[in-house]
Amino acid sequence: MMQINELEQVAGASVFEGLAKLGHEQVVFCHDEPTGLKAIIAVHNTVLGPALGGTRMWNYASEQEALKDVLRLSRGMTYKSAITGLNLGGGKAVIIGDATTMKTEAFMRRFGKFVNSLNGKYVTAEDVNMKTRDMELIGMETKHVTGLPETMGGGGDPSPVTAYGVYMGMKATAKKVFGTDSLTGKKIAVQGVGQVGMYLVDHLVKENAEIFITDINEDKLKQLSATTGAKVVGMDEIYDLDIDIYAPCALGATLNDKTIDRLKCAMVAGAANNQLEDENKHGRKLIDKGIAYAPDFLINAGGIINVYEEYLGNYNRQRAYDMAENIYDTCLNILIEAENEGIPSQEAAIRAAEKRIADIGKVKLSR
Ligand SMILES: NC(=O)c1ccc[n+]([C@@H]2O[C@H](COP(=O)([O-])OP(=O)(O)OC[C@H]3O[C@@H](n4cnc5c(N)ncnc54)[C@H](O)[C@@H]3O)[C@@H](O)[C@H]2O)c1
Repeated sequence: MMQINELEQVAGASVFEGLAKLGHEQVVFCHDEPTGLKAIIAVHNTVLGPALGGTRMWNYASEQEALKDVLRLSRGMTYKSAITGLNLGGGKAVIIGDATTMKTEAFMRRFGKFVNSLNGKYVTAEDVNMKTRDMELIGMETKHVTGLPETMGGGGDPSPVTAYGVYMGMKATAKKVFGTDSLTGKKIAVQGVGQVGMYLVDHLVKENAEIFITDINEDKLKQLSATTGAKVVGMDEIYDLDIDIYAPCALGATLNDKTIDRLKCAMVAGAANNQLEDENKHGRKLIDKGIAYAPDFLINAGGIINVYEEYLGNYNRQRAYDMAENIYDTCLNILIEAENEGIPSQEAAIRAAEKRIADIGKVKLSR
């Protein structure tokens, strides 16, 4: 399975440096000539349970870029599950290639066989460019798959639960910043009205917030604006708005040297993964500007909660919502802790996740 030559050729000596730096347990390179499959499965940490995390298919510019992505994303999954109180470790898989032309039944089932070869150490799910149908095909070769359709006992689309968790995190952060968690009258800019952003807007409408939306998809914007009254703004304009809350729900790394100086909001709370381009530097920059930050992996955990429910068996959506509601308390506690210690909230959240892994790791070793 591990293509040693390919590994050396592609990534050179930096592979193990990367693993050591981020603390990965195992990285598996999967290659299958007949189907053209090239995938990397990264198991970051399995102390709390199997490494569960989605498979992303992307036309990466280089194999090095794919490796970097899978290492970073799998580490994020470890922290996300740990801080959410799930008995799951962190993992992720990336498939290199064009999802519109390369996906065939054989391609997906071959990937399923690679997942199966890890005997449940890694459990897969949907991510970018993966659909429930792909999970069904993977499921023909392994039982270590989630994100199956509801008709097959699966949890279906996790986005409504993710949006609910983000909404809970946003309210908790508002409580800390404004002294109330009511979002009524608050000016909130949602960047990206895809699956999660759209459901988030629904919650904000019910609270009578003043909503601003932007997206690259103009049809989506028009439609959502017509049904909700949200005001459409330009993709770059969003960083200069006079608002209370910025909610990144599209891309990562939108909190960076260029944007933070422009932001006029009091807090940031959104669904996107890896919002801080540089966790330490930009976490501190937000503190300096007096902008509160709801840690992304903490408040967007609704998706993994939904998948975890499915993984446990007897999927129940209400239980997933109930668990996502806990994001409110966890987020508020982290923000208070971060302020008391003068550290970025992301750092406090990572520390809490690492502490749970260490504590439960000891319990597991105890007799
Ligand atoms: N879906 C989930 O359950 C889930 C769970 C955890 C985290 N997330 C993260 O939340 C984010 C949104 O997820 P999603 O499932 O809604 O994805 P999606 O693809 O359905 O929506 C993303 C939206 O952002 C828009 N977009 C892309 N580039 C943009 C730009 N430069 N400016 C403005 N809009 C832009 C897209 O057109 C699309 O409408 C992603 O970062 C994802 O990784 C999603």
